[in-house]
Amino acid sequence: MNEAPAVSAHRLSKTYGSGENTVHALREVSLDIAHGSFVAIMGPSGSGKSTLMHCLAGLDTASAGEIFIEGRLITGMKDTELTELRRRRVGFVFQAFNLVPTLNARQNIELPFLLDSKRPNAQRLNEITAMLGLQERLSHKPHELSGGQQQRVAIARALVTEPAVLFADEPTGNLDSTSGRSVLGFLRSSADAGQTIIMVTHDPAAASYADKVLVMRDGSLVDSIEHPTVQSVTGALAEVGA
Ligand SMILES: Nc1ncnc2c1ncn2[C@@H]1O[C@H](COP(=O)(O)OP(=O)(O)OP(=O)(O)O)[C@@H](O)[C@H]1O
Repeated sequence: MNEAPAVSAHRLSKTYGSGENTVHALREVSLDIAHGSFVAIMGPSGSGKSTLMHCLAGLDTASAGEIFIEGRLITGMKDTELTELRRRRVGFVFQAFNLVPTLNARQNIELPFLLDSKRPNAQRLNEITAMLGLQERLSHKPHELSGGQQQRVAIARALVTEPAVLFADEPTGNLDSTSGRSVLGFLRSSADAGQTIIMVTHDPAAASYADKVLVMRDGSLVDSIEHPTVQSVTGALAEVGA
């Protein structure tokens, strides 16, 4: 059993630009996210949520500080090693869907397995596509799907691989409330089964599915809410002007 947290950051900073135009997107952020926990990151627009997620997931480089995934230091890791770690241990649901236009929905969902010459667990794939209402759309190419359906394909692709750590940026942002609730319920049960989930959201109802909410303001973590409820999250967001 790996005793290290699933994800850690130590005094993580990220600046964009230079001189008068410098933007401090992250200011010495430190955090530990335990294995099997479901954490929501919230805060006003521009507070650094997406930047934090991209850095933690190894998709963007920090200006200073350290990041560990399952105890392995990823800041300064060689590209090939980082790519390997991401492919084997980490999943993403991000706003840019990155579906392959020439593959149909099923092939897009199965793509991570094809890259590893493995077969997906058929039962899990059926369960996930049913939950997301995609069963009738599996033979469709991305251009034959609506924006919301494309997002659901991207979610299915990330969930079917059962990554140890899943990063999700507004995963329910474009979903109707019923599919949104099923996705959140699924993320909740995945965390209960040991997966680590880190999600950015603006929605207090979505955040109430998490074990903990981290609140950002102006590049810093300013609050942490255990066992969040819609009410406690709404109150904390009002405090930071979100
Ligand atoms: N590529 C970039 N170049 C310059 N500044 C950037 C860049 N990306 C982000 N920023 C700035 O960094 C800050 C944090 O942005 P970030 O996207 O992380 O915020 P956010 O909390 O995710 O916002 P939102 O809720 O609106 O998505 C903002 O001031 C933003 O303008």
